[in-house]
Amino acid sequence: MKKSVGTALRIPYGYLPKLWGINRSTYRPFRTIASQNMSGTKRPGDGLGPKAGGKRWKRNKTAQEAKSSLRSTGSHEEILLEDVKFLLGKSQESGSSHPQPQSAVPEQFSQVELSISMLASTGDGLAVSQDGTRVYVVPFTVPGDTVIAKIVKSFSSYSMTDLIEVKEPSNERSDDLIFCKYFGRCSGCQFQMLSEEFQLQHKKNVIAKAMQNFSNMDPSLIPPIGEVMPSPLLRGYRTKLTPHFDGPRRGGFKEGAPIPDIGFQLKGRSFVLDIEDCPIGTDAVRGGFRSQRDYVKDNLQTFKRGATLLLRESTERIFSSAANDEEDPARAYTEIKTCITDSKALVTEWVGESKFASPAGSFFQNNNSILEKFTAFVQEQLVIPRLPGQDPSESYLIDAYCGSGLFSICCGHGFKGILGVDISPQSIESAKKNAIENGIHNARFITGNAEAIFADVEFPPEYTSMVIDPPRKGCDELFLSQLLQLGPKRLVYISCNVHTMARDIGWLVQQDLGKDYNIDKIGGFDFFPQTHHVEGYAVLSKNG
Ligand SMILES: C[S@@+](CC[C@H](N)C(=O)[O-])C[C@H]1O[C@@H](n2cnc3c(N)ncnc32)[C@H](O)[C@@H]1O
Repeated sequence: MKKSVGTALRIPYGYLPKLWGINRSTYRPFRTIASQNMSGTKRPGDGLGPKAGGKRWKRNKTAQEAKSSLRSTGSHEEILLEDVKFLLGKSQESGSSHPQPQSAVPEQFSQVELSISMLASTGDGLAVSQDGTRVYVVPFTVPGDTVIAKIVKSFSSYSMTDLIEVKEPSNERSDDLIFCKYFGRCSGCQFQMLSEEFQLQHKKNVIAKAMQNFSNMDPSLIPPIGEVMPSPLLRGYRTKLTPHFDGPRRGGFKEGAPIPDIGFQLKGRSFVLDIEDCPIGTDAVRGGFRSQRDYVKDNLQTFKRGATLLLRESTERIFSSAANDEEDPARAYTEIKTCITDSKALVTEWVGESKFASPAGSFFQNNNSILEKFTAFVQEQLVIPRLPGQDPSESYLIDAYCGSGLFSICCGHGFKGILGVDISPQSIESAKKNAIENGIHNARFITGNAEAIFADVEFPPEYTSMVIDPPRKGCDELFLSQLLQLGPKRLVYISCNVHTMARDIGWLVQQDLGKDYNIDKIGGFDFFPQTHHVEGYAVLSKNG
């Protein structure tokens, strides 16, 4: 690993307190971590802005869900606490050799020197007090760093801090990799100072810890975690960004009102950091960002309050006369990419040769560069091995949480019947049209809660594969228990929150009283390079 030049790295972290005047008089406290992300409804990268469209699909808890409300939510706080507990346990066993401060609740805004010993699953560095009873959470650090940090807020067993200075960089830190001038302040990316190799290894470890801490499973039933598959693009990959700005509580923006900060959340705070450009966005999205900033500045008085801006890439393929050139289809078209900002306008995305159209405000995976490889992988996992004499064409696919039909369309060729379900009527509308457009004529899509699928499905379970791709909060127990009753032969669970994935897989395995399911594979894809997020998968097969 390359070591950074110089001993004391002061930029950009060293400017934190100066730039924002964060001191006793101007300090706006943290939202507690608990309130930052307890809903579990956000998507990775939501440090970049609230989800466009809000929580339209929120519904009241069913009695079953209420009963199971003690289940883990996979929230940021829960995930951090697992790592805090682990580190405290470990250091009490071994005793720390580092010169750490004592554990008494540290004074707010005091500065401490810390040796970072672990990278949490939340993406923050962790250091432990000398007596092993307090953990310090330091953003933008890596194990092996010696840093000065400023205490911002303390809880019973840990303190949140701001990074002030890296005094001695870790061998794992390569600050020359940092490509964004907002790194160290923006909450969107935390890992720019880490090599891709380190990020992938860390994400694999995050999946392993999630299975260990959140599945409640006998470790012997958990297979070795597979490598996390890299993203072809490490920056310039996000096809959707949602920067935002705050506004006056009432009365709208008056004439001559100052232009608000427009951007993403300042790391560890609840206010917006002004951002002019975001290099993890695609070129089209970055261009859209610049023009939307100008639009807000020129039209501020038309806004009654703050707003979230939607920036979504749309790709049009212009096919040339060589469109039939099967030897090199890539030469047969050119792509025109634009940025759409109206949530109702249709955007087009291509995944390999499959074309998807959906309203800009609806869900679509936002790292297009990895989708062809990823969907090919999912397709392979869905294949049910056949015994000699069995008809391979007798196979069916259930696409739960299907969105606009990504898996039904990219993985659905060869299935005799496909049934998809999603709670969003707009997504279902898109899925129906997209399936036809891509030559899938045997798919049916229904709008409803995921469990609605079980009332409708008539496929023979022994020939049925099911892909399950829920939102961050994972699946309801009602859905999982009906899934067990149906007993499809092959399950492929996909998730942007590996902690709720671990919880749901653990639940399935424990409730599977006939011990019918084996976990074949667990691993991940790096959908979100430079951030601590990882897309996880688990493949399960039914015996017999
Ligand atoms: C992570 S996205 C996956 C979408 C699709 N599989 C894809 O990859 O494009 C999760 C989807 O679940 C849907 N959803 C959220 N809650 C749901 C529920 N209770 N029942 C069914 N669908 C739900 C959302 O509308 C969204 O389309």
